[in-house]
Amino acid sequence: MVSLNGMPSLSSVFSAYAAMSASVMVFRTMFNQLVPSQVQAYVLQNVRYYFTPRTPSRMTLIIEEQDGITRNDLYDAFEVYMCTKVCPNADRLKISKSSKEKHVNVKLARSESILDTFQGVEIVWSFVCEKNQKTDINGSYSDEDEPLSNVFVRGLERKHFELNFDKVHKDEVLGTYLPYVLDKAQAIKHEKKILKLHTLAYPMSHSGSVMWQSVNLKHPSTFEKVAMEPELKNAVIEDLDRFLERKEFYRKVGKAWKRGYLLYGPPGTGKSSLIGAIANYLKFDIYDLQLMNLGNDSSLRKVMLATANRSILVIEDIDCSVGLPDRNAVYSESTSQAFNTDKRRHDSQFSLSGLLNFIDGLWSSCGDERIIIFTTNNKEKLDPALLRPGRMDMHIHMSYLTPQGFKLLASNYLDIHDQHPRFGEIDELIESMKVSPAEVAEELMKSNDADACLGGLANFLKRKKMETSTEAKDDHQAADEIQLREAKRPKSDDH
Ligand SMILES: Nc1ncnc2c1ncn2[C@@H]1O[C@H](COP(=O)(O)OP(=O)(O)OP(=O)(O)O)[C@@H](O)[C@H]1O
Ligand SMILES: [Mg+2]
Repeated sequence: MVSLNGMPSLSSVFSAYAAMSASVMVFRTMFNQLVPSQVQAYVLQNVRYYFTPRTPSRMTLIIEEQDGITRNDLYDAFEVYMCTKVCPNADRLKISKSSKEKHVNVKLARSESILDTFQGVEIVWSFVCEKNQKTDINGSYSDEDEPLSNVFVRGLERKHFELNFDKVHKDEVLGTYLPYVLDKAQAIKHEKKILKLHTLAYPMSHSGSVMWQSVNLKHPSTFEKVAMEPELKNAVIEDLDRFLERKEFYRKVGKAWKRGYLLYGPPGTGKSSLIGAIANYLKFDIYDLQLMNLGNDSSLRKVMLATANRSILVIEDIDCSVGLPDRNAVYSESTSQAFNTDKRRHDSQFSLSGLLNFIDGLWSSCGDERIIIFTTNNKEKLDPALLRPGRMDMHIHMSYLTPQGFKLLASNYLDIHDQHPRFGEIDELIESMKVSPAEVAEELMKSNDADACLGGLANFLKRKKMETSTEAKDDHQAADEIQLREAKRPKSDDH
């Protein structure tokens, strides 16, 4: 029944309600009779869950500094990651820097919080620092669950981070956000790493053993600054990248995760500079192994065992460092056998194959991400053991300067990035002679005035060219004279 103004009348509303209640009653009775009680309970539970209005609930993850007596890696990673996240409007920050560090460290002060947003999820970080209740000045201790030693190891403060977020994002935070923070922290640590140069420290007495000593490596060389053929430079960078990515591959094929490079070329062509560039690129420490100063295989073993992973072992001037007596050595001998045999044969001198086998053997069992670099000025003098395929993965020829390399030096040293009127003349001279990058670099450092430097360089190159052609003439003349003398010698001299 409808009233005159179009609104339902009160009696019609009552009768509709009565009809609805009756149908609900019928439905209920049928539901109770037909559906088993366990299914009823399940259905009701789910209906209740979906129709109960809920306020968003929060979840908190606690990341403590210590996990028992060991440090919690997650805490350290979070501390590093947080440096990048400190809010611009934070009221209090903790900053620090040690003499070994290049950067200022920024940290949250006690009880400060910041908000991090990751893929739309808001995560509130708080840094909590509590007085450790369990120790007092007299060392009295009340917690029965925890050994006293742990408390002392932790010190008088307990620190932890609290990560607070909406509970619905639990899976994203645990599954995606935490791994992201760990990766990010790893990358930041890698970026901040201070490289070390390890050299051998010589013992004061005969009985003392040789050991590594290290200094911070501040080699300024980078790939951008090393003048070498661009294709070769790219090939080296690609090779290094591939090497780093191939951990699984090396494991799969059962090879030690290492790579060997032989750098060869005349003096001053950038071999040592390239080593610095590789170390800076990979952020690997350098171990400079001076074999001349290692008397026997046991000291070699000792110093090799004391080298760390993710490092570069460098043996400079390999042709001068080791004896080359074992050209016919049997390479199938076991590592130590070969080494010891050679050792006995050539007291206090290392044979190259022995040394290489020894390093191979050692690194196969306990080395990861190792690079070995040999340098030499005389590749032709090297033992075939070193040159045979598969021994050194890449042979890198560092050659005399080219006009292209000169442009790179001019841009590094003089900030000339385009053309210069002197370039044509200098390019021609460089193309017509053998000059090392080191010689040219020295000329480019002689003045702050670029024009003066380039003028000086052109004169230097002309002088050098003249000197070499005079030397060549003299050599020619001397050779002719010897030939003449030989020709004039009486035949009887031959017997
Ligand atoms: N290819 C290069 N690119 C840029 N600078 C170079 C290059 N080669 C040499 N230099 C400059 O010359 C200096 C000496 O070079 P470096 O010590 O790298 O040569 P090297 O090939 O190791 O010589 P050696 O065979 O005598 O050990 C470097 O400090 C650098 O300033
Ligand atoms: Mg060198």
